[in-house]
Amino acid sequence: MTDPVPLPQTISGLSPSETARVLVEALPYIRKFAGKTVIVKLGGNAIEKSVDKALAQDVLLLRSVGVRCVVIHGGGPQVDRTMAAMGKTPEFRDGLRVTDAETLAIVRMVLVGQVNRELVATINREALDDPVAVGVAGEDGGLLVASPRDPALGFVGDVVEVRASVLHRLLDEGLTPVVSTVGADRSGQPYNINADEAARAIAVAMHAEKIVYLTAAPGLLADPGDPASLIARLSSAELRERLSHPSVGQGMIPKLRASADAVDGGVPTAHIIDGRLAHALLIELLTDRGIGTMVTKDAAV
Ligand SMILES: Nc1ncnc2c1ncn2[C@@H]1O[C@H](COP(=O)(O)OP(=O)(O)O)[C@@H](O)[C@H]1O
Ligand SMILES: CC(=O)N[C@@H](CCC(=O)OP(=O)(O)O)C(=O)O
Repeated sequence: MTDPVPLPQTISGLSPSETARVLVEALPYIRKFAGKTVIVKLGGNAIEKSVDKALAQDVLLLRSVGVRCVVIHGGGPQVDRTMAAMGKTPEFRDGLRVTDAETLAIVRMVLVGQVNRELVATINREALDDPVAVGVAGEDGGLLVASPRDPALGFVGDVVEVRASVLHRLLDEGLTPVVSTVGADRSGQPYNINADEAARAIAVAMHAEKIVYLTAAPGLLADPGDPASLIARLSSAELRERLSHPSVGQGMIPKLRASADAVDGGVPTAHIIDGRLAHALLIELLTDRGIGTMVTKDAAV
């Protein structure tokens, strides 16, 4: 009798039995999330610092096990750079960009024309012969209906309606929507919408199982200078209390408020995780190792 072919000793640094354990560990999570909607919001900073290819692979893997993933992206730093190149100085109030007509044109050009295109292309490159990613702007199909927030902010919009069927129909066809958050009012006037808020509105309207914010930090830190001070879990009420805490800086505020609003709006959990970490999304969804900050309706027991 000939000896069996020897198994390789390691696969990607794991032994065959460890690799099998990781796959088996994923099974209950795959069962839990198959057929459910998961909203993935990519912050502009995370996009610049993350491993794009790994993220595209995560989204495609989740899709292939039946998770209905919707990708929503920001692009604040990318807009800032284009404004600077055009000689305009970005101005923010409470974390929102003051958006005059010229700024609105730049936001639309950068978010819809550049950031969205690049994400769609990255996912479709990884998808090989099944290019499933489809770019959608909030203006398309009436997806994000907006109304002006405050005259002092110009063309900044609040989401007043989400036409969730636009996204459900794409998902039903096996496609993966990649959404940029320029919406429009009922007359067709475009508005610049904060991407954290838009993701929250979409998650609530789609009855999502989870919303995951991928950002350029390990999660919510009690001390922003100390990565070890991660707050792993808190309730939406505890999160709201933290909003005015001096340790919470500008970029985090819309994300925290949107996470609390999503959970209070019926999304079971919101997560703020490190988008710079390769495969952060898969680790969060399909393994026993929760990462980052998890927000739930009730306090941790
Ligand atoms: N308490 C805090 N914990 C973690 N990060 C914080 C905190 N306060 C401020 N930040 C900063 O907020 C940033 C997230 O905001 P921002 O970059 O605008 O988000 P995004 O581009 O993902 O929407 C983090 O990268 C971090 O530098
Ligand atoms: C009104 C408003 O502020 N809109 C944001 C939209 C992009 C965004 O939210 O990008 P991040 O997720 O990278 O922050 C902006 O113009 O920067």
